[in-house]
Amino acid sequence: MQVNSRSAVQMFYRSVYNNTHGLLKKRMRELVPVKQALLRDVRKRYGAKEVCKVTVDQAIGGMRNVFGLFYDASLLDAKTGITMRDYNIPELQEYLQKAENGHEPLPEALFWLLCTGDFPSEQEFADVQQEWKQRGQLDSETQKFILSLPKAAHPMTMLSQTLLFLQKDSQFQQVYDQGKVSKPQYWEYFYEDAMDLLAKIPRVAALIYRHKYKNGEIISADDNLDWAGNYAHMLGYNKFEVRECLRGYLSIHADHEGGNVSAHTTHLVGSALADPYLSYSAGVNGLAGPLHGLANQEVLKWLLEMREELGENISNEKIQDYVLTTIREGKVIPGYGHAVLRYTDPRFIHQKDFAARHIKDDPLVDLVRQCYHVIPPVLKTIGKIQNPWPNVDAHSGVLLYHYGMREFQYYTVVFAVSRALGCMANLIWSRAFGLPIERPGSITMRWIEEKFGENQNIK
Ligand SMILES: CC(=O)SCCNC(=O)CCNC(=O)[C@H](O)C(C)(C)COP(=O)(O)OP(=O)(O)OC[C@H]1O[C@@H](n2cnc3c(N)ncnc32)[C@H](O)[C@@H]1OP(=O)(O)O
Ligand SMILES: O=C([O-])CC(=O)C(=O)O
Repeated sequence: MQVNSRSAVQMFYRSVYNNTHGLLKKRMRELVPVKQALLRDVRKRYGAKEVCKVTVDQAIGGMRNVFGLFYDASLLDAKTGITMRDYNIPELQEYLQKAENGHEPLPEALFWLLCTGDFPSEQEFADVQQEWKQRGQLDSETQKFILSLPKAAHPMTMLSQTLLFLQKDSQFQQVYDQGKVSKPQYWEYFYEDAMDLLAKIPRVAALIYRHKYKNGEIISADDNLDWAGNYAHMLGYNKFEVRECLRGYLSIHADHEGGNVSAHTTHLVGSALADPYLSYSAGVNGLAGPLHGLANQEVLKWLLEMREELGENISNEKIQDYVLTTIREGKVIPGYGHAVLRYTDPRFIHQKDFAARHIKDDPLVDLVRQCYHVIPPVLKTIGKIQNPWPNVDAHSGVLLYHYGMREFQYYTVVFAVSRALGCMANLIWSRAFGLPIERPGSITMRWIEEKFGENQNIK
């Protein structure tokens, strides 16, 4: 073999690897032409049907209930919550592979499901797990990059920056730059990048944690562990229960249909043929907003502040007053409300049940449970809030806090490791379906006046 650059060596090993492993890629190669034909047929039969009308209110109001995206891996129902490939959270928990003696679903299995629509066999599951172990090593340049990031930076900023740093390894970017790829092959290179990104992201995320909070004392991966268990280990948390917590956490946060900020951003940026690293870095930036994924750190902050002000054993009345004061101050109650959901988020229930099974006598966990009973009736009295019920962020942080991760600025990074699963599955399929660049129209105030106003010539 003649090789004259490191990336050529990487390409060589990848091609060898792909011939000997890669059951998921093999399955995708079977599925892609079938699903492409299905989508062509759907377009032929229903392409001209109207999905929904759009009002001026919706255009100004963040496009609620505007169904203008095609995203095949998951669907959100306002009442019953998320289904991934048609399976709800309890079903995913029941049917996906689990660790020995574990009850929580394993994200490797979920990724197979998100990509293919089928539950993996034991062999298929093991193959994805093995592939991520092999692809997951961080080279010394990447480690050095992370360890050189300013510690004052928010961990989500560090994650986004590291994804951009890793973009140098994008196979899609390389072959596109060299003019060596045509449209039908795009998905294959997106797939390679997506698999590399998923393999590496827990290691990147763990190193960010160790750098920012633990003096850069790195914990090497333990390749006997599964993807989520290994993440817990590299973070420095080794109890079986913590591994279980992360297995469930990383599975239930993976996908929430296409319109949420992180998935939509990733999809949008990818539609310009920006590779998976660029696209997901953008998605991570959206997830870092306090109305989206960052709400989980905000919940912990809010609960701890409430406890500091009101002490332990807070009465329901005091919580009610605290909620109203927060709202009077012009702030939101983090972890409550949702743009689509109109009942309690099933992901919240999943975590509440996990806590009931595993955690006894933790006053903060009890406080989360108490808030679940006290806050919704108060929010209902506000009137304008469409959904007074808790979303996933109302519970997730307190689990990590219970297990000793007190650095709540980090919590959204855990969310981001999970959300990569859904975003990557969607990016691969978007390229496989040959979806075009996303470019909705926008309107101005004058446009609205001229179209609907009485004075058509208004300036
Ligand atoms: C993983 C996730 O991303 S889940 C969401 C995580 N985010 C949070 O938990 C933050 C708190 N919640 C919120 O800010 C909102 O409920 C959102 C951002 C999730 C949804 O926003 P919207 O779809 O605009 O909600 P909705 O239509 O109910 O908003 C109507 C009004 O109620 C307010 N409202 C909604 N939820 C809350 C809340 N939890 N606390 C106080 N006010 C709220 C809105 O700010 C809005 O006020 P405005 O008209 O003065 O601007
Ligand atoms: O669906 C949304 O808008 C927000 C959310 O819960 C998620 O992305 O998980």
